[in-house]
Amino acid sequence: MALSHITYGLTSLVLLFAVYLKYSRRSTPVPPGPRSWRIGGVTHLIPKKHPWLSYARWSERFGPIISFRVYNQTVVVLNDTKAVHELLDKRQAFYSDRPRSWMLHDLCGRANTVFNISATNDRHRKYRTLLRGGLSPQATLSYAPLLECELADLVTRLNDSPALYREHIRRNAAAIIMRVAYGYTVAKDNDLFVRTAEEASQISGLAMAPGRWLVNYFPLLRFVPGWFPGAGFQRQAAIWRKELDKLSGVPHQWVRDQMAAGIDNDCFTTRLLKPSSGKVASVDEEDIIKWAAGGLYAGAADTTFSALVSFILLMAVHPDVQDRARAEILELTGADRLPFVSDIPQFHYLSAVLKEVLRFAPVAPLALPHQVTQEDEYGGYRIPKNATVMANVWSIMHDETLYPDPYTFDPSRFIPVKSGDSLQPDPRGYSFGFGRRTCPGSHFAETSMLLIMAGILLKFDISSSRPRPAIHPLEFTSGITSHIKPFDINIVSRK
Ligand code: HEM
Repeated sequence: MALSHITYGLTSLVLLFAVYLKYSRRSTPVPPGPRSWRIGGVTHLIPKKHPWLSYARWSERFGPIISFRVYNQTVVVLNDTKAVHELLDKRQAFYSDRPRSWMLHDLCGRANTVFNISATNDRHRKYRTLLRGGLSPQATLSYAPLLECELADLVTRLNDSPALYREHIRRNAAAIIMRVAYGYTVAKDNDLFVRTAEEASQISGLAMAPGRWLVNYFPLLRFVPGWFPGAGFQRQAAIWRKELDKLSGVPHQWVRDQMAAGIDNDCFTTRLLKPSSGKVASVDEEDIIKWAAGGLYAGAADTTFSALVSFILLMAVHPDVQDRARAEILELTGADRLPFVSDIPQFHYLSAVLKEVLRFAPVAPLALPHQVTQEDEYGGYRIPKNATVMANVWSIMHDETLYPDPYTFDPSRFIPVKSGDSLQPDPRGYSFGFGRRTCPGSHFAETSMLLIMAGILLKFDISSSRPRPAIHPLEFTSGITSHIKPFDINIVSRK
């Protein structure tokens, strides 16, 4: 009897303590932010363009970590490096999921893409292993002939029609990644595979557009049948799902057909489908390979295009930087040959130019959203389970405590004058994302961009009548990726 009283007492104590813990955590506030409307949250306050600038302004008022609600979804934006590293890097075990878009992931059947896959799904680990191996420094070196050949093609095109530089850069980015992923050579114009990949990314963008689909915020709506009045989203999703299913199989099937005919080219997909070990991929393994390769175009095309367009425009208004970088390249290669991938480790100044391009004009100003899978606390704030967590990369890159005079384009930030000089933080630690979602293509991206930058500077003079920019002079495009908005420039061949 006495024992049962003690057991009863202890159980009650444990229960009381659990309730205390639960409610004391609840009383910890979420990070501050703008006032929400009861139903829509702050949907009305988030501008369609350049949301990172609004978040930066809000953070001046509320502090480096802000939060707000979009319908029933809590969004936390981290505007400083400390919070970003503490949460997205150090606590990556539970900050590496993706927010679920019920419209795209479920109704359109895209939950398995490299970008969307949940970090708790074993496929995520498998994709990352394949991508890390397939884009490693060693693998990147094996693609050197391909990169050099595409550089020669780009130089020819720029010679023929320099005013079309953006079209040429876009084509070059697509051509490189299609060859790497599938061993496929892009046709001259209007290529089927490129059109296919662009269409898929367009549909994904529409299906994920913030605030557009109520089903993303009220997932029970996904059970409403398509014939029900007002269920237009179900009908739209059915159309997109069919389209996306068709699109994602096209290039993989092409590689399979090439292999069957014995005319396949060495690439990411064939290296995995017929590895040197001779082991044949199972049906499940082949499905993983197909989706991993499918992530390459989506990861590479827009990002490298954006960085290179910003680079060209910045060179046009910074002739001094252009001259110094060119002198470094010329010293190594001379004027008669194009640069090789093997030259890249010697391009110290050019490498600082690339870092400064990535800092000055962040390619992905908000990186990609993460989701936290358990409730957490940081800096006296509660981060609720399933909150969307974003890093404001733009804010970090323009933080004057890290980068003095942040609106000045100055690659020498990253060049030590004498040994032991402390340099400003390497922007690559932020531009390529965080934790278990860090960009697996960062090394490949850097190599291919440095080669193209060197080739362009060696063969062309870039100029503009626009004066060297003062504070806040350049405008940026808005989207998941961003680049400097084009202005009039001249690209002239160096004879
Ligand atoms: C300037 C060039 C590039 C930049 C700035 C960039 C940046 C990023 C960023 C910010 C992310 C999201 C990371 C996160 O969620 O924390 C990402 C993811 C990714 N990137 Fe890149 N990227 C670039 C080039 C490339 C290239 C060339 C490839 C492939 C060859 C690639 C493949 C990927 C893939 C597959 C992911 C998805 C990773 C995942 O969700 O697990 N990227 N990249």
